[in-house]
Amino acid sequence: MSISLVIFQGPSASGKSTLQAQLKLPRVITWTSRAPRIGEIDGRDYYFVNSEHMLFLFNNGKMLEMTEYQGHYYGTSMDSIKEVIEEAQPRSIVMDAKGARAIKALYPEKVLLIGVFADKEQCRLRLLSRKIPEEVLSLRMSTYDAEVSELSQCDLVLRNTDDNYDKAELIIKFLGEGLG
Ligand SMILES: Nc1ncnc2c1ncn2[C@@H]1O[C@H](COP(=O)(O)OP(=O)(O)OP(=O)(O)O)[C@@H](O)[C@H]1O
Ligand SMILES: Nc1nc2c(ncn2[C@@H]2O[C@H](COP(=O)(O)O)[C@@H](O)[C@H]2O)c(=O)[nH]1
Repeated sequence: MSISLVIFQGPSASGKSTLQAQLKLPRVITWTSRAPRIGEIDGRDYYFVNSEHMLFLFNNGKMLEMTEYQGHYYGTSMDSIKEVIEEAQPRSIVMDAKGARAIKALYPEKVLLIGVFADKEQCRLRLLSRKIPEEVLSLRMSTYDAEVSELSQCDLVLRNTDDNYDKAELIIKFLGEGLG
């Protein structure tokens, strides 16, 4: 079996992007209509476009999957995933449970789905340090329980709690050596 795509899913601030970076595989860049956060760069973190553009891509069959998360669209282009599945070089992607399910259903043998877990209070504190408005923080925390229950669809769940980062990182590095 050869894995082409490693997907990270989990609650907001559980550490998906942090662990993805440690995997050191090229990333699939997805699309969003949300505004960039400070430090985020178009084409590196996401392709940042407006809602109309996202809907245009979706309605013209350019998106393999698209989801609405807290008032913004997020989606993965058809071309980016087709390319990955045909390539020898595996890649990684971060997405929500719905998107992960859709891609895994299409390519069950090619996808490794990694769930990332951290305690609710730890996620809340990590979000606080992003200095986002209170209502954005509350919205993100409001889906925490549902997102944790969706971790059951993953092939592997990493405990990325504050006191367990070293082990989570070690497992990711080990996986990266096997895949890269
Ligand atoms: N094990 C850990 N212990 C403490 N802090 C951590 C740990 N893992 C990640 N963090 C920190 O938590 C914050 C959120 O991490 P990250 O952005 O990777 O989460 P995410 O799941 O990708 O979030 P989102 O889905 O909201 O974009 C970052 O500031 C990161 O440095
Ligand atoms: N189904 C998809 N979900 C995606 C995609 N890109 C990102 N995401 C997920 O959205 C939320 C919010 O992301 P954030 O960057 O605003 O914190 C998070 O769960 C991401 O994993 C995608 O293309 N499709």
